[in-house]
Amino acid sequence: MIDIKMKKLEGQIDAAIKSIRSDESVKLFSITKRINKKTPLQVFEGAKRFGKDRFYWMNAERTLTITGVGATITIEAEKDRYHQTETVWKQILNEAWIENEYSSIPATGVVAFGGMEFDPLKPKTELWKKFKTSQFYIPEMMVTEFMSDYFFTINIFIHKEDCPADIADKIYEQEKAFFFSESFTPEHIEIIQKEEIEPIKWKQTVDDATEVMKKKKVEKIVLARELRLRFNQEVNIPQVLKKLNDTQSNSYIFAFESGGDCFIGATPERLVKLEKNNLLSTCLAGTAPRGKTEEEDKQIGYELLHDKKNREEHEFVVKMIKDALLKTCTDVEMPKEPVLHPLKNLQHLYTPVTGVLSKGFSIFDVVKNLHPTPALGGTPTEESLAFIREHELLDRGWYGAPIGWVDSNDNGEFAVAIRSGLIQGDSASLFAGCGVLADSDPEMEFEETRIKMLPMLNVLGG
Ligand SMILES: C=C(O[C@@H]1C=C(C(=O)O)C=C[C@H]1O)C(=O)O
Ligand SMILES: [Mg+2]
Repeated sequence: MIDIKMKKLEGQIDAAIKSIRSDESVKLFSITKRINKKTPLQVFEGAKRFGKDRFYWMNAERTLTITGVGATITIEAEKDRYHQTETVWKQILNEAWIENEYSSIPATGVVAFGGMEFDPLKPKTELWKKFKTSQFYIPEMMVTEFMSDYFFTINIFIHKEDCPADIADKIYEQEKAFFFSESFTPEHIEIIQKEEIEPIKWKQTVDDATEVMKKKKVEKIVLARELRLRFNQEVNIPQVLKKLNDTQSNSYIFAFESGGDCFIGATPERLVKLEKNNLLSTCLAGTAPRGKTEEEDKQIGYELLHDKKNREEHEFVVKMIKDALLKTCTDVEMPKEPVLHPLKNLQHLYTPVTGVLSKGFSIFDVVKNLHPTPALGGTPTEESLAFIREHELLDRGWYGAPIGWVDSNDNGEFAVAIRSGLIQGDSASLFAGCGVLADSDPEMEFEETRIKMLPMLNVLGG
């Protein structure tokens, strides 16, 4: 049986090698197969021994999870990052040899997973030194779980002079090593140091922002801050992911490692989902806590739905997203009123948006037009960004920016990387922001950001 499969694989590799033109030296060979149940989380955990950067993604509906290890190709971009990334991505797909019988399943075959900085114009600090302006991995190995079916993809470079049997052996060995599993005993992690970064200055900045807005120059500015933690030992990333999976429903769970640092979180905010040309986006802004009883919870939710300040915060996002989508889509539709989006520690105002992506546009165009929405930047975009750039104490890095994936079959999804933290060995920085309007109260906004940090804080032993 194995022999037959190996022969088939050799044949595929042989055809791929023969297709390498004389002016090319290498070719990306990608092969996907169905496998028995092996959850992406197990794979992520087991892959630690390779010592390579990993990524993890679970969608909010819990229908799709992917994990990748290593990077056969890294796509990095500085200036004009959306366009550059898309150009390189398209070129890779054009030249790759892709064996994928399951191309109707999203996020199988050649997939690029990555993210980017919130604001490339803000000077970078030491904190984010391992993360690029924009960085996507086409992993060496990847597991996709879609509706309880499991798929395994290997991406490998082949050369004109390669022998098909050798490459087939290499793939076979790589797969065997990949699925060799070890079990890990859960570790008890404890916070030994906890530092709010400049809370007084932060509240002052909120005050300053309200002053600017009272003069009518700007209508909304989102301001974020940082909480720094030290632990008794190195943070175990798979354990954090598992706890996020278990506690944060209605959220995307993500992790992206770069040079050993890990950006991780559980965000409720979809930026865009694309299935062929069907597009889905989400307006999420306006926040209240959850109640302690069902009755209290309903009361708080009702008040949130009718609260003038929160409805305004939300409305800025709705208007901007609608305008941005109209540039690339037809049939843009959204309900007139938001609904509640309940999370473990918070509830938000939520308006879904659908549209049909017009020919000639890609998910990268949509992300470019959307980011940053007024849920993370403000209104108007340029003026609010300028204020954040000048006055916010934090280096946001990848916090608040798009994170997600694209596949070779016109599917992709990006979330807004909030409710997140950067883990560096035995320390972490958590981030949270809030929409400031002219009538904002700094103490209340501080409290809102405190609650927004709870999901990450709780899974980190706080
Ligand atoms: C900025 C964050 O969240 C954003 C701000 C919100 C608000 O101010 O009401 C709500 C959801 C998000 O759009 C964050 O969580 O860090
Ligand atoms: Mg708010």
